[in-house]
Amino acid sequence: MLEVKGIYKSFGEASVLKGIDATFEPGKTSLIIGQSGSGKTVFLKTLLGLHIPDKGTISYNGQTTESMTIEEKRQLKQDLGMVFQGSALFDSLTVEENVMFPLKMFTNQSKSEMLDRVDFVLKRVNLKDSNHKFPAELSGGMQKRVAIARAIVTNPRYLFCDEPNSGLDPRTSIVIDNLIQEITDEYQITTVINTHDMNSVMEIGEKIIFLKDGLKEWEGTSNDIFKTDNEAVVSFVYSSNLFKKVRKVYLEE
Ligand SMILES: Nc1ncnc2c1ncn2[C@@H]1O[C@H](COP(=O)(O)OP(=O)(O)OP(=O)(O)O)[C@@H](O)[C@H]1O
Repeated sequence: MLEVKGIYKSFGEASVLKGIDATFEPGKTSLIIGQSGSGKTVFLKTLLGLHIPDKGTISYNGQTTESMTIEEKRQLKQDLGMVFQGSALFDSLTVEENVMFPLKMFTNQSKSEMLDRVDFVLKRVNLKDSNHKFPAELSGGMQKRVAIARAIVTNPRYLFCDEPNSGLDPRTSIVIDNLIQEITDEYQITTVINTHDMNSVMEIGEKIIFLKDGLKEWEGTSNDIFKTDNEAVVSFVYSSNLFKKVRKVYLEE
C-alpha cells in the first residue's frame, strides 16, 4: 500500500503540486491522467523519491519515507521499479546487460543467479532469444518489454510507469498495458502509470486519478468516467469525436 498525504512541490516560484492525497493498493493498476503540465511526471517522480516534497508525507506499507533509517531506504529502493518515458535503455548494453543492471546495483547475487533471474523476467515479458541484442535492434514495443523486465527484475513491490505507451501503435499499446496489468496482479505489485492514452483509461482503469493544475480534481474507475459530469474530466477525456460517441452509446445503454 502506498499512501500520499498533502503533497506539495514547487520549483522556485512555480507551485506544481498543491496538496495531493491518494492511496494506491497492491495488485491494482492505478492511472494518473491530466493535461500536459498538470504535474503528472513531478507527482510520479515525487512518489519515487526523485523529488523531495516541500510538504506532505509518502508512506510505503504504513511507514513514511521521513521516518526510515538509511538501511530501510536502501531496502525501499530495491522495492521500487520504474519504466521511464521512451524506455531509457542503455544503448551500448545488450538486453541482458540492461536487465541485469538493477541486480548489480542493488543485490549481491552471483553472476549465475543474476543470469537465471534475467532469463526468467525476459521470458515473463515474452522476450526470448533477445539476450544478446542491443536496444537499437529491437522494435519500440520490444524495447518497452525490456524496460518492464528491467523494472521488475528486483521483484519490486511498487512499479511506476511514465507514459509506457508513448510512441507505440494502438495494438502494441494494449499488449503492453495488459502485460503491466497481468504482472501487477500476478505479483501483487502496487502499480502507478502516468498516461495520455485514452485506450489505457478504458482498458485498465481500475483506478484513475485526474490531476488538474497540481490538484486531484477527480478520482474513479473507467466505468465512473463514462458517467461523470465533472466538466474538466469530460472535456479532457472526451475531446475526440470517437470517445464522445463511445460515451453517448454507453450512457444510452
Ligand atoms: N525540475 C523542474 N524544474 C522546474 N520546473 C519543473 C521541473 N519539473 C517540472 N517542472 C514544471 O512543472 C510543471 C508540471 O510538469 P510535469 O512534467 O509534471 O507535467 P506533466 O503533467 O507530466 O506533463 P506532460 O503530460 O506534458 O508530460 C511544468 O510547468 C514544468 O515546467
